[in-house]
Parts: sequence; structure tokens; C-alpha cells
Amino acid sequence: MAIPASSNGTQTPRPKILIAEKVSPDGLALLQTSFDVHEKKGLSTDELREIIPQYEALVVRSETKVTSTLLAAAKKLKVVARAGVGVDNVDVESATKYGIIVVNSPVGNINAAAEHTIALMMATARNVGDACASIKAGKWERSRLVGVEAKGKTLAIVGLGKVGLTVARIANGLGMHLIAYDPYANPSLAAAASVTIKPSLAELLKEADFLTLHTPLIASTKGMIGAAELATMKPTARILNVARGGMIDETALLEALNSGKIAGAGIDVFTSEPPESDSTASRLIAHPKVVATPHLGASTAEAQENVSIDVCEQVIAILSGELPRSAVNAPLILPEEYRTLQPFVTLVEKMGSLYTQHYSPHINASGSSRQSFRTTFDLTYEGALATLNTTKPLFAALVKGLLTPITSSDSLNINIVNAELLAKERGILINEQRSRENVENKPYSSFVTLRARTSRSTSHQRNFPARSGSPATSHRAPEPQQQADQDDQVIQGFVSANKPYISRLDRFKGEFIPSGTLLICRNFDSCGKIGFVGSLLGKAGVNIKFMSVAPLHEDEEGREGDVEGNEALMILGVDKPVGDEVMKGLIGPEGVLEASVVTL
Ligand SMILES: NC(=O)C1=CN([C@@H]2O[C@H](COP(=O)(O)OP(=O)(O)OC[C@H]3O[C@@H](n4cnc5c(N)ncnc54)[C@H](O)[C@@H]3O)[C@@H](O)[C@H]2O)C=CC1
Ligand SMILES: O=C(O)C(=O)COP(=O)(O)O
Repeated sequence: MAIPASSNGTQTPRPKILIAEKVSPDGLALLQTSFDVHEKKGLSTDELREIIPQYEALVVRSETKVTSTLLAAAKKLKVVARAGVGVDNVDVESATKYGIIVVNSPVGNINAAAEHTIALMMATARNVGDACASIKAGKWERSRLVGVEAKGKTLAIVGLGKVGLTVARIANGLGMHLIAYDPYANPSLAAAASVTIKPSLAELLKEADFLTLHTPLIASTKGMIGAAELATMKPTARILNVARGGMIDETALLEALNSGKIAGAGIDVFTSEPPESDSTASRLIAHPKVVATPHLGASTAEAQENVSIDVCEQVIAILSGELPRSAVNAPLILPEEYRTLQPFVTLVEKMGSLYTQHYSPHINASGSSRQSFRTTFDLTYEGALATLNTTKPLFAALVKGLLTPITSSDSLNINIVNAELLAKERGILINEQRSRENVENKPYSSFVTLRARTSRSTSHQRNFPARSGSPATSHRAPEPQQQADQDDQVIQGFVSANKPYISRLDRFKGEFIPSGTLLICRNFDSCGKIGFVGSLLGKAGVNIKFMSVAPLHEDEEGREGDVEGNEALMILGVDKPVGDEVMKGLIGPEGVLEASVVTL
């Protein structure tokens, strides 16, 4: 990667990369040619938070807790690289929120983890740990330490992914009978590895001579092996865990070993690492029927070389503005693009929210379109925005903007990973279009148009009164019936100096900042309207912070059906919500045709 020189010829400082854990030097050597690489192991949480603002990349393994607080402090951070598989120590959601890419090495240590599983299986089968301690203590206990063979036994695998399948292939060579539980397993890969898939965990457990866990630690796998599950297993069964600590209830396992409900365990991972002294985990480690290792599954020279090179290459790619090969979040977004898109993300979210609050009719409180009012949204990007590789964040922002005003924001975590799915689930159809036309003469280089097309053929209901529970309130005077093709609603906006602006609302053009509480009034463009609205608000103690008037768009001026000349929109930024009585008072021959309040 070439290091840019500044305009006065001096070199700009090299980006800094923090290596917070022991990572193989093979990958670090790649980084050192272009970056300042700082290896600082064993930092406390506070120390890490203090220094993180200076770094553009952070490389970790499983020990560093990459929390939301740490990420919030990491002002320059573009990438968290996990030199290994599991990212349960990284708050991926927060990273996504801050636009930080998380990468891992999904295959580099798979073989190491699988071989370690087999090592623990053989060690538990043959009492290797106990026998080793015994002989080192000067004893010779041959009859106490008789083991069992793997050949002919049933190996039950939970999670038939990369590690699980590799374990299966090796165990097949040992002459074991293989069964697995994994609701998402690939049946042909399973069959090729001679694994029989069981329909439930319960079916699997009762047949297991050896049980081995190979799923990620997620909500559905946390505590999946507890007292109830252990009770269904054979007393001769042995359990292996080279995945993650939280998947087995450590207290239940200790109890099962003590009471003879289970014959032994091989454990590499613990709920808290390193385990606290005098904890359940430490008692498990000390147990004579347990063979334990300190999270060594990935600790081979070969695996460490693999994962180090893999993630360091990805760090170089990201810091050079290229795509990483194994991003855990935001798979297609580059940091540069994300920065360009960020103000537009805010704009599009506000446009979506404005649509729901101002027009509001077609998405119900559960978020789904009413069958009789199916709305399709066309999101058009014009100018420089149309040339970007991805617009995923804008799509996600629209979904978020449309849904947030009508759902509890806590219940919806909308991001670029799940937006498409959420939109589909809620019957929201979004078409994205790009256009490079017509931007040269404008004071901005890109703008976005949201057009909502609602298919229906009954009377015109452009501005519905908002339903109860919606943050918007809307009032209007009765209007004549109109045609279905006039149902399209248009919101257009642009970004200037990083601030979002709305430049068109339906038939009206005029600039305003979509922020705070806004009173939007449609009125005949005649004298006295502004004074009327201002005085009514004044009497109600509502302060006007700014105001913008939006006349009819040039294509719409003098359109047939405008009864009393042209119409205009009045957009007033107000300091508090406007009460229902005031809203009703605004409507009438003296006042306005229609009024709504939105909070953006
Ligand atoms: N101890 C160590 O040093 C190492 C540990 N690991 C851990 O091993 C685990 C497996 O890694 P990979 O095989 O690479 O992951 P993977 O993603 O390839 O496979 C995981 C499998 O679990 C299945 N699964 C997910 N939820 C499930 C559920 N509720 N019930 C049953 N199956 C479920 C998935 O369908 C998938 O097939 C991870 O937790 C990883 O962090 C990986 C490498 C080294
Ligand atoms: O890759 C994984 O998931 C591992 O658990 C390996 O962890 P480690 O890098 O050895 O701290």
C-alpha cells in the first residue's frame, strides 16, 4: 500500500494498528511495511479505551472484549480483525452502528480445533489426564485407569459446520458411528461424511457415547446442555467442548460428574476465561474425570500462521479502500463509501419518517401494508450517489425511517444486514434506481427522490388523519374525488455541508431541514395565511423557530383543479407539539387546507 504524501511534500503519519493479543508474526510482517504496528498485550479495559482513539485497526483473538464502550471511543477505527473464528467477544452490532467493519478468519484454525477435539476425546476415553498426573506423582495405577475405545462408539455432534464436519471425517477414520443435530446442516455434506442427522437434540443425546459441541455461542445455543439434557444421557457417555463455554451449564456438568450421571468430560473453553479461582469452572478443571485445556483449540503453529495472514491481509485491504474477503458485518460496505453515504443515510431515514408521519396511511401499526393499499417505494439516487458500489445503507435507512415512527424503536434493530428481510416481512416493496442526469446546475452533487406509489382506485385520501398511536397529527378540509394515478407522493432531498435538506414535498418545492417538530400546512397561496397560522400558534404558546414556504413545483403551476389559484406549503419549525384544538382551528377558509405535525 502506498503511503500518501501531503501537499507540502512531507509524508502523512502512517496509520496505526493495535495488536491486543498474541498474533503470529507472519501476518504482522505484512502490516509493518505500511503501518505503525503496536503490539500491546494484556491491557486492562481502561487502558485499552484510553489508547484506542489513535488506532485505525484493532487485531484481537478471543480474550479482548471489544465492547460498545470501547467502540464508541474508537474514533478512527475502521476495522476490528478477529484472528480466529468466534466473534462472540466483539459487539458486532455496535461496530456496525459505528461503521466499523469486523472481519474474522473463518477457516484458518478449523483443522486445529477439530484435531484438538479428537485429542480431548481420546484423552477422556483413556484417562490420559488422570494417568499423567498419577504417574508424575510417582504412582503406577494400571487397574484404576482402564479406559474405553473410540472404535464402534457413537459420536454425537451438535453443530455440523466447518469444525463439526472435520471432526466427523477424522472420527469416521477411527471407526466411529456418527450422528449429528444441526437444524441448518447441509444433508449432502453430512451424508458424504457418513453422518446421520437426528431431528432433535433429545434424539441425539440418548444415543451418544461421546457428545461434542461445535456451534457458535448464540441465544439458541447458550446453556443448551443443562441438567435436564445431561439426565437423558448414558452414564457411560463423555462430553467434549472445544466450542464456547456458555453452551454447557458448568454447575450441572459438575453435578453430573460427581453423581456418576456422566463418565467424563474434555473441556477447552469456559464461561469465564481464565476461570476465577474457586469458581465452578475451576472445580471442573480440578475434577479427576475431566481433561481440561486453557482454550487451546486454535493454538497450533499452523493455525496461528493461517489466521494471522488471513486477517492481516484483510486489514490491509480495508485500510487501502478495498473489500475484505470475510467481513462479519456490513459485507459490502467500504469505509470510504460509508463516509460518503453517512449524511445521505440520515437524509433517507428522515424522508422515510416524514413519509410515514405526513402521509401515514398505508403502513399499519404492525408495519405491514394494508392489502387494499399496497405501497411501492421508488428510491432514486441522482448524481455522484448513483456511481457508488452499494446503496445498502440507504435502503436500510429508508426501512428504518418508514417503520420507526410506528413501532417501538427498541423492538427493531434495523441495519444493512437485516433491512431487506424486515422490509419483505412487512410487505414494504422498495425499488432502487440510479440516475446520473441533471445535477451539474444544482448546488449539490447528489440528490435522492422517494416516490411512493399506492395502488388503489377509490377517492383521494392523500393526507389521512394519523391513526392513534402515531406521532403525527394531521387535519384537512374536505376535497373532491381524484384519480388513482395522482396517488404518487414524492419527497426529494439533498445534502449540503453534511446537513440533510428536503427540497420537494409532493407538488411543492422549497428547502427545509428535516429536524425537530415541524408543522406542515398546505394552503392557497394568498395573503394573510402566514399571519393567520402565526397568530393562532402564538395564542397557543407555540414558538416558531423557523419557517419555509414551498410554492408549487414548476411542472404543477396553474394545474387544472386548483380552485383559487396556486397552492403552497408552509413548513414551520416549532418548539413543541401542536395540540389537536389548534390543529383543527388552522383548517378553514381563512386558514389552511390541510395541516400535519411531524417529529424528525
Ligand atoms: N476452542 C477453539 O480454540 C476454537 C473454537 N471454535 C469454535 O467452534 C465453533 C464452531 O466453529 P465453526 O465450525 O467454524 O462454525 P460454523 O459456523 O462453520 O458451524 C456452526 C454450525 O452450528 C450450527 N448451529 C447453529 N445453531 C445451532 C443450534 N441451535 N443447534 C445446532 N446446531 C446449530 C450451524 O448450522 C452450523 O452448521 C464456534 O463456536 C467457534 O468459535 C473454532 C475454532 C477454534
Ligand atoms: O477461533 C476461535 O473461535 C477460537 O476460539 C480461537 O480462539 P483464540 O484465537 O485461540 O483465542
